[in-house]
Amino acid sequence: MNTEQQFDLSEAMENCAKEPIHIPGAVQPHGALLALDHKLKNVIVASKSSVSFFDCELSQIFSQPLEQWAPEKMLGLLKRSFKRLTKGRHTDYFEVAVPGIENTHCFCTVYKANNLLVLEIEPVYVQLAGDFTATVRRQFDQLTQVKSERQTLEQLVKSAAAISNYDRTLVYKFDADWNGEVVAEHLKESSLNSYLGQHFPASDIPPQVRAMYSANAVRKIVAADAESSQLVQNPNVETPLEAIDLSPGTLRAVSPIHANYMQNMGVCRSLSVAIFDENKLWGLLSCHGTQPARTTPYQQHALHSLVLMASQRLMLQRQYQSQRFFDSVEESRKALLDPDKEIMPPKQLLSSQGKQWLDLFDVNCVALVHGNEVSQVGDKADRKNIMELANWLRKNHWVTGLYSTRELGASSCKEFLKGTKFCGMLAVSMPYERELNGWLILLRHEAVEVRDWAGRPEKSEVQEYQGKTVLSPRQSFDKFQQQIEGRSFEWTPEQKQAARTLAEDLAIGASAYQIEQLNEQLQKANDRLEHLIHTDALTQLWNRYHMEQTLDEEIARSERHDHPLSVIIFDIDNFKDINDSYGHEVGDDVLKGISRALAAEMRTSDSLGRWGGEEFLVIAKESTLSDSTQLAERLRERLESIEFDKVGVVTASFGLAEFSHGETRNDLVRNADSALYEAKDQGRNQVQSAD
Ligand SMILES: Nc1nc2c(ncn2[C@@H]2O[C@H](COP(=O)(O)OP(=O)(O)OP(=O)(O)O)[C@@H](O)[C@H]2O)c(=O)[nH]1
Repeated sequence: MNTEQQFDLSEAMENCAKEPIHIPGAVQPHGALLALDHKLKNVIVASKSSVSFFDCELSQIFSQPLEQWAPEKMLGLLKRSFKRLTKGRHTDYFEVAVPGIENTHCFCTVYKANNLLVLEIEPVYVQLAGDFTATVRRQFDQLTQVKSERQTLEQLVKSAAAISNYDRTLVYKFDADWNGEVVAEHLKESSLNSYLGQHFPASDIPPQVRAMYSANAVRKIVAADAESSQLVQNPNVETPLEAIDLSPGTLRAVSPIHANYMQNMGVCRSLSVAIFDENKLWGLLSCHGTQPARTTPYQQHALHSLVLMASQRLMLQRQYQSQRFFDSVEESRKALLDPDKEIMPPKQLLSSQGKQWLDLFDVNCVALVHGNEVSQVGDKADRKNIMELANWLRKNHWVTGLYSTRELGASSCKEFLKGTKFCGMLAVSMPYERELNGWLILLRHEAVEVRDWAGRPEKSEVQEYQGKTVLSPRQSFDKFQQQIEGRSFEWTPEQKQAARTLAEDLAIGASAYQIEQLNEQLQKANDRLEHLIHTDALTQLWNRYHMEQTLDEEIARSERHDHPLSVIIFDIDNFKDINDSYGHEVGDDVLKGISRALAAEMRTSDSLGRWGGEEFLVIAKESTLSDSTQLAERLRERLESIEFDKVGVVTASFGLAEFSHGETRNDLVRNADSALYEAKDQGRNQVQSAD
């Protein structure tokens, strides 16, 4: 397509979108329209077709008050409808006989527009089958039986065919770009063209047509080839009136472009009913007639009710489906933060649940970025690329905390996963501070989509219409296949919401783990501090501070329970000589060696500590003087038995004292100290007791 053609096409699309289809200034000729003043006296606008409905000339319609040429019954019903509309009704309906139409009554639709009361009159003609109500009832019942979305749509087209006299009934579903896909179809005869599975470009139903369905969910075209009946303004009303907005009614004239489109499709009459999901246009029930016939307003209203019911059921089924999805998400959440399980690091959290998420979200890889850590489940991507992607996400999408694309190759982060199979990404941030970058990233492979188009989508042509360039209705509805590559499946709102929830849970889990880690570190630091406070750094025996505390406790216990308690103080003999001869380091080694050897000799209930320098203290709990003498002797002998490297045998002198009531710690230690001096005095390497 060259630039000029491109320009023509965009101009045509713009013009089509602007076509004022709600004010065509004409009605379909099978009906008549009257627009009345609010006193219901004078006709301000009338369709030319009104003449045949009331058996009088337009001049009479315009010049004489309504009551002079309209049936009295119609006037009464009009007044009642007017009251209802004043009370807030959007449209009202009644049935009445009119003089110009014989052998049938007319179905009237009443609404307000342009400050006028608009009356649309349609002859019913067709005699409804006697069992019409029963048929409608049966179809409604069948619609309540179906379980899935597919079944509902299939039943809808079947029921629509049973209630009406159309040859082809189909459901047309819009995609995100307003292209339509025929998702269900019923053909009265197999010889008819089938459109099932085919796609129609968005330009087939331009924006203002879609908007019209919000104003009026039903659109009936009785005969595409019939010439419209023009609306005429009462010549006695001098000020020119604005064109009447015919959106709420059923008689709105057919745009010639659309009539042409229908003819190209082989359709001479149609009825479309909008299907809404909440307030969003979801699709259309579209009924086509290939032969002229009349569809009564009753059938039309029954079809509308049928669609309303099907829409409710579709919404309900979608709700059930999303409920089932969220139930599975909930189960996964419970497992993720199970209070009975131990707290797991982020990596383990992902490996515990990630496999389920692959299925649940229909993805090929789940990646978790937690600071500088990357964990992945499924078809793993390069760690470095994921890290770079997370940094890009932090820079560009931290504020919203969510980024999704079904076409990575066309996204602004395409470079990070280039050359991989991934085409779709849903990333949600973990609610941490920005510094600790956290993202849950779901990745999908490509899902090549094969679309059958009813005619080539890009082959839109233009034509001149009323001095403007407009889209030319397509001549061809031949099947054309298009392959859409480089895309994954679309991310649903439910998946986005669930991913956010799971990312929050992961953040909670990861924080709990961090807190636990910190607590453990704190506990270790505390233990270490406690150890340092009570331990002698060189010998790793209890230090003097600890020994004093223990001795105080034991003295108190001894006082209370009258248990015996003894202490032993021993001091290495001639230790200065060792230091002097071999150096301080060798002296230190001797002190360490002695400590290790003698600590091994102690009962667990006894405490051995370094009292200072080369002096040691033993607290012998529940020991009399004779018990502790034996212990001291054993220690002395053990020491004497050790051959230290370089230094050889080292001895010590021992002083003992037993606690007596009323004594203090100082008294007890002093007594033992005296005995130690005695031992030194007596020639060292011996045990002496205080008297
Ligand atoms: N290597 C080393 N030496 C220490 C330490 N604490 C005290 N000393 C030394 O121990 C020696 C004690 O000497 P003195 O009090 O004269 O006693 P002694 O030589 O053992 O003689 P007696 O106790 O009378 O048998 C001193 O030289 C101190 O410097 C220590 O932690 N490491």
